[in-house]
Amino acid sequence: MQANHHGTVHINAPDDAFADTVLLPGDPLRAKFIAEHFLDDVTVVNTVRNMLGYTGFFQGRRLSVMGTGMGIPSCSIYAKELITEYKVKNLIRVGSCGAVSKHVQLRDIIIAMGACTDSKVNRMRFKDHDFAAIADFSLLNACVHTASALALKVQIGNVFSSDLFYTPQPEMFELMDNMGILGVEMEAAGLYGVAAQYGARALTILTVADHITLDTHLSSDARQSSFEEMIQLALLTAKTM
Ligand SMILES: O=P(O)(O)O[C@H]1O[C@H](CO)[C@@H](O)[C@H]1O
Ligand SMILES: O=c1cc[nH]c(=O)[nH]1
Repeated sequence: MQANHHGTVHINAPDDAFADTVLLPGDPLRAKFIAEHFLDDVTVVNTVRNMLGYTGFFQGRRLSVMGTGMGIPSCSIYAKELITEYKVKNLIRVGSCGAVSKHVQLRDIIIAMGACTDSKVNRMRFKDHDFAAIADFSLLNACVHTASALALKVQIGNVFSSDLFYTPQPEMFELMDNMGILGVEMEAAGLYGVAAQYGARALTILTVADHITLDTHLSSDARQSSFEEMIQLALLTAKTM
């Protein structure tokens, strides 16, 4: 029997193509890397716009991984469709970020308990009031315990999701540092807003790929190996859900 195949404008997959838990890197090639290196029995479930999506098995647990593209608008489209059309329950972003504090270093793994933003999306969905964009506690808790079991050092706290990678307000970086922001990226606050609006659990895990105030960045080899630690952490967290 053929699976139902409604698809959406952005995801051309049968209704049951995705697992209940999806890892979401910004880069679709990172999704391909995760599928090829960490999952077994993999099926390609999305190729629309080259926003590659895969479903397979990690240590016997069915999981999916799909790129989101860069920025809150792109990520929000995929997160919304995964939740409402594909009944995805757990969305775990695995991204890269910049650091602004001297207490955060290249390769550090950050778990985004909350996400500030200069984007208006959560105000649009919350009658212009301030919505506290927070991670789902059960995912956060599972991730922290998993990191501890792996003896992996993680930093847990607030991040900042910016709309402009090339910001016209560089003076914000010092303020972010003073306010305890651990990392700067471009999706978490939007992902948390989508999850709240449509009733799913979301978490963002980040690897520090560049240090904005120290003007340093990871080499491509170091970037790859540190991402692999974050991916292990995300997959083992997903397995517990
Ligand atoms: O590495 P990803 O997951 O794409 O995350 C970060 O990298 C992109 C900017 O270079 C933005 O999407 C930002 O959030
Ligand atoms: O959004 C991002 C991602 C990595 N580094 C940054 O400075 N910003």
